[in-house]
Amino acid sequence: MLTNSKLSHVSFTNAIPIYRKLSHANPSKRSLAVNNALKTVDPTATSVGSSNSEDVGFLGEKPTILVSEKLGEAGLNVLRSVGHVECAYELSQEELCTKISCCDALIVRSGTKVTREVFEAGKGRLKVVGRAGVGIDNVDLQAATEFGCLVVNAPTANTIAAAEHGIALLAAMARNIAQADASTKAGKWQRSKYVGVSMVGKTLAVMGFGKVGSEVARRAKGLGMHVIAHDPYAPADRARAIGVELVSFAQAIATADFISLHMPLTSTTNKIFNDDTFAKMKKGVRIVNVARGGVIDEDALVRALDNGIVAQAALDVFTEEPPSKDSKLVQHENVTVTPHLGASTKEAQEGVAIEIAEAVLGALKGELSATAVNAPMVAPEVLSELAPYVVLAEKLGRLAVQLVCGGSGIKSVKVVYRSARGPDDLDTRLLRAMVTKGIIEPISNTIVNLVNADFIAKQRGLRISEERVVVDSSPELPVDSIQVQISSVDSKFASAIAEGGHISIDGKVKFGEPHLTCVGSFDVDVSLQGNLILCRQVDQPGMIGRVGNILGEQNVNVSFMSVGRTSRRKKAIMAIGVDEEPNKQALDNIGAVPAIEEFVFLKL
Ligand SMILES: NC(=O)c1ccc[n+]([C@@H]2O[C@H](COP(=O)([O-])OP(=O)(O)OC[C@H]3O[C@@H](n4cnc5c(N)ncnc54)[C@H](O)[C@@H]3O)[C@@H](O)[C@H]2O)c1
Ligand SMILES: O=C(O)[C@H](O)COP(=O)(O)O
Repeated sequence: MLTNSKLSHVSFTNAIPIYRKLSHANPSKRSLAVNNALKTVDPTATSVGSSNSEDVGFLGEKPTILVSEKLGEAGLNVLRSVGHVECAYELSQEELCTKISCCDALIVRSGTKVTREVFEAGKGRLKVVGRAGVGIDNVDLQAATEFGCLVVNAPTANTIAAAEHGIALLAAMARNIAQADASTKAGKWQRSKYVGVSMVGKTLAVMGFGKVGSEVARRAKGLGMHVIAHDPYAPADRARAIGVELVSFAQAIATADFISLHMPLTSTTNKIFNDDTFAKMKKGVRIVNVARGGVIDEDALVRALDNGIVAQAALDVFTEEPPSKDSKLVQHENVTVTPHLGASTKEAQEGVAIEIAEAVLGALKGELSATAVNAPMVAPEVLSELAPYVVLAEKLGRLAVQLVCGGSGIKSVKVVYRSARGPDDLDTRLLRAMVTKGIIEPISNTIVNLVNADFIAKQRGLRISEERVVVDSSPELPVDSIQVQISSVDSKFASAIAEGGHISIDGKVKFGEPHLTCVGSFDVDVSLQGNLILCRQVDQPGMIGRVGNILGEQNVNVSFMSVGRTSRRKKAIMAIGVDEEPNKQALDNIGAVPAIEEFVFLKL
């Protein structure tokens, strides 16, 4: 008889979120599953505050939220209703790092640099960074992802404000409003000096035809301008719908009388307006920038202003904010400037504050955000139908890794989804992330969630591949079954090795609950709750009773039992679900049953 005397009691870092959705009162599968997907809390982290906030969807301690820049009162009130809110403005980088170690969330605007050091300092505690606005170029997204910290933004509430500011700058520049205002206030009366240019009939090139760009285009059309746009990713029909022609970058800059910038700052757009591109513009072009300063090479713009290629510029944003007092660009007589005011209307700030407060609180409760920047955005209806499969995926990963023999390095994992749906109708990113979480968390002290799953897997040299098999089942169900295979490893339960030589386990969702349905080549059916004992034995009468008695004697409650066999009186696998963890005596006694050839105890 072979007994597995070295039961592997893998050390589990089964982190319990401080902020758990109120699932006990009204169990919501979706909330639980999603909470699991985003679970990032270090159980050893010190909690703060003492008020119980169960009534608003959190269990246990209130979260602490640091707001590092001015945020609308309405949003602060939403945050205060559930958390401890500290508003601390103009913090040095050092002060921010010190404070962040005691915070669960950070809310910033464009003025706070959320660097790698900040994520390092917030490690284990900081779960979400909320950007109260659109641009996330001030947040180190790579570092956020590595630390499993979700970044959310508020992408819609300041669109109109930014578009209005763009149009205001366009008109102010064309009619020299700022310069004439300063001159008149200085006691001068310079009517001929400030003759402007008309906008009607002129060509405006909108660079970046997203939310703000398209609203600027709409308004410019109202001013009688001929509007063209350049955006490599914008759909032409959306542009056509408002009478705008999408053109190439070269065509846009060569034909425009006015250019308005509305693209994000990325590695591709960084200094995209430079000596070369200015040289290709129509002489006397006028440029508005309410996007990001970094898309313009500011020294090149000064040169283009000096040599007359650019007649005027109106800028709300700068590479360094605030720009230095003696900046040649800011001081240039043909340049109109504002201190990053695009989003600064009362209406926009209230809207942004509420939008970000809700997104941050949702993320703290474990919900996926529709405005997640560094995690897949999964539509609510998709989330809701995938919720039970999310639980199944994590449990299968967790089981599969415990079947690996100590010392075998895991390099390759394959997840096979059997589904009646085609690939376009099945978004598996969440499921893959949960399998990864299930595999990595039991063997490391890394907290894995939807944000960092792919990164952590890559970092550990773990290749996770996926395969979809179309089966003839109900397309109503997103997934018929999930199989997790671990290749090129030895198993501490040899029966878990399937024909292909890899560890293989399958599961299904039955009546909303995760079930283990196959181990290696053996069919079983056991609900994945509590813990699991797998035994391989010679198929014969009395085995269920014998093992059941051993467990009963040690007061271990059996929740499920299932036997799968190759054929009568040959090899069989017994899968036993147990509520409690059996003690060593119980496990030794099971191992001592003569017909039992191998067994393993697995924690779910
Ligand atoms: N000044 C302010 O206060 C203020 C306020 C709001 C937004 N913004 C900034 O304005 C910009 C646009 O904001 P949005 O809400 O419209 O964002 P958005 O994501 O809706 O639109 C950006 C558009 O730029 C396009 N784009 C990406 N790369 C491009 C490229 N190389 N060339 C041309 N287009 C490209 C994208 O396809 C997208 O359509 C962002 O940089 C944002 O930070 C500034
Ligand atoms: O990207 C944005 O949303 C704007 O630049 C606004 O930035 P602010 O929140 O710092 O005003």
